[in-house]
Amino acid sequence: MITARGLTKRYGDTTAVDAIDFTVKPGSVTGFLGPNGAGKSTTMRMVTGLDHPTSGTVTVNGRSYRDHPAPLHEVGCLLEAKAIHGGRSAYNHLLWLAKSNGISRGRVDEVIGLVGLEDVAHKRAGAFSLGMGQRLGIAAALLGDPGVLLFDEPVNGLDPEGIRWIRTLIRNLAADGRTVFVSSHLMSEMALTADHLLVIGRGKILADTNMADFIARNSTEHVLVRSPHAARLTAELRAKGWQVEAADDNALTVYGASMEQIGDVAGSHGLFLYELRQVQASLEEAFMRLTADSVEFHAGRPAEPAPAPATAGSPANLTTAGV
Ligand SMILES: Nc1ncnc2c1ncn2[C@@H]1O[C@H](COP(=O)(O)OP(=O)(O)OP(=O)(O)O)[C@@H](O)[C@H]1O
Repeated sequence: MITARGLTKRYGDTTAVDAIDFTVKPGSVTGFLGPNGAGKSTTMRMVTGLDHPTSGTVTVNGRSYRDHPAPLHEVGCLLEAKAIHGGRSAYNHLLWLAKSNGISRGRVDEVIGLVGLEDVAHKRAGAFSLGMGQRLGIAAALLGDPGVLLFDEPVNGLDPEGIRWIRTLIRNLAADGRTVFVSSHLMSEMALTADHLLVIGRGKILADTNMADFIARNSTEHVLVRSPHAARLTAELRAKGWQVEAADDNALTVYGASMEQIGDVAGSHGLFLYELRQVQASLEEAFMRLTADSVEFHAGRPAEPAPAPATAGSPANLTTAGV
């Protein structure tokens, strides 16, 4: 279990992490999301004792990282891939870590097997590919068989096989009852990996909720309709008070109405439909809506259809912090 209370980190005038409270529980994967510069890495560094909070506390199983007599048995972390001595072999790197933490040589062989590095264990780690470097970093994190694991951007730069391997490993670690805290910018990956989400923006917690609730609360579901009578159908749907946007190929995006309601309107005016489909919101869409005000830099982007206007109580207005 990881517990933060009033956790704050300032660098000069910059408040990287601003008095946040959260708990990361065992038995599930908690995804840590936020735009660039939101404070994710700073938070993770404070959890693992690499940075001191300016104020507040963060503990792992009730104690701060530095107060654990054998921290590798408590917390494993993959914070920066390839932060190792490049001239050493993978085996010697792990053996050195094991020896300095009272861990047996047998466990080194075990973790090398777990991450699939047997064939290259005696090669120079400096010559490792990104994927092999990630596997070595994970082997080091698992060395002390810790109950709490932190992964900062674990799939960055990996190929699909490597991504799938890490996803399965992370899910299995949580299924074993461990506390697993993972940051990633890859929304599609996070949607497949995390059960719970912690979203941070400009150093503050914007949401602390399970995946399904997060998507439901922070996105607008809509219906896609395609009809050869798109213009007439648009007029009839708008007359009902629903918002309609035209898309390509006689397609319309309709907000505020169900598929049945749209089908009924079309039928009652004798308008043919070629397609009628509920569009599920994605984690990416939900994340973009929630963090729109928190991003540091906005790049110029191609014109997109405007999102549905936010009305009182609409999902765009909801903040799920503390749920
Ligand atoms: N050592 C440091 N000195 C000064 N400012 C820092 C330092 N580390 C982080 N910051 C600032 O603190 C803020 C949070 O940075 P942090 O790296 O924690 O964000 P992040 O969410 O991990 O971002 P990214 O997704 O880009 O990695 C940023 O404004 C960053 O510039």
